[in-house]
Amino acid sequence: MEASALSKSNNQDDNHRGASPYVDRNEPRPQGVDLKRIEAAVREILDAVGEDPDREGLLETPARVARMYAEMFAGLKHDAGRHLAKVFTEKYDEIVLVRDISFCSMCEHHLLPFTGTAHIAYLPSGKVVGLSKLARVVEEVARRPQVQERMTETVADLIEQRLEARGVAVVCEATHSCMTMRGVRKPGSLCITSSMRGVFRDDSSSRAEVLGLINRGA
Ligand SMILES: Nc1nc2c(ncn2[C@@H]2O[C@H](COP(=O)(O)OP(=O)(O)OP(=O)(O)O)[C@@H](O)[C@H]2O)c(=O)[nH]1
Ligand SMILES: [Zn+2]
Repeated sequence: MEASALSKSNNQDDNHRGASPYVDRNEPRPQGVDLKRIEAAVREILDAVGEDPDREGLLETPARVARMYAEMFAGLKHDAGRHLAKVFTEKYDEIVLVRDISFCSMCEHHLLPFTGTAHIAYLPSGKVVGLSKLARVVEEVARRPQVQERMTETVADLIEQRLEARGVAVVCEATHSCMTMRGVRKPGSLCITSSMRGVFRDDSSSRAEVLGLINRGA
């Protein structure tokens, strides 16, 4: 997409939605991203590392990188909790777990990706949410610069608050590029974070039950 087309879609959100039946209206859309400033900064970096930003292979690179950042940080200005607004009344009051939700986020220290999977479980209190919405929350929260701990807690907080869940368990497992491709260079290292809320935090047997389900088949 051209830079001008991208900023147009930002400003004309509703028109954009109506334009094509294939547009996913739940997809996080970049808001307020200054593509031209990113382009200028990328040109500067290329120059600073001793490259020639005007050589043929690099001519379009600043614009590509700007679009990439807009996409990777598309969750910044959104309230990811909006995906949990529509709920269904159900008597079901046992664990709901969606495992292996893939995500790609950005480490805020190096601006390199960390990628992995999130597992989300909650104990409903009379209302359940569409399963895909849990994955949409992860997708949107992931698209920000952050640390994995904060991402895990943000997802848990949203589910606890919006669904008034009696318990929430979020476990994320990710590989951090900043640890594998640079610096200490440890390919294969995995970071696991968990956030427990309500019953899963207070009651050890409930926590063991949910962790057993999350780890089953792992
Ligand atoms: N806790 C936490 N640390 C992270 C995350 N992503 C990256 N880091 C770490 O952030 C730290 C930044 O450390 P600094 O010493 O400031 O930066 P650095 O000199 O580039 O560190 P090295 O990666 O050890 O070369 C590193 O230890 C990274 O591994 C994350 O999601 N959570
Ligand atoms: Zn990092």
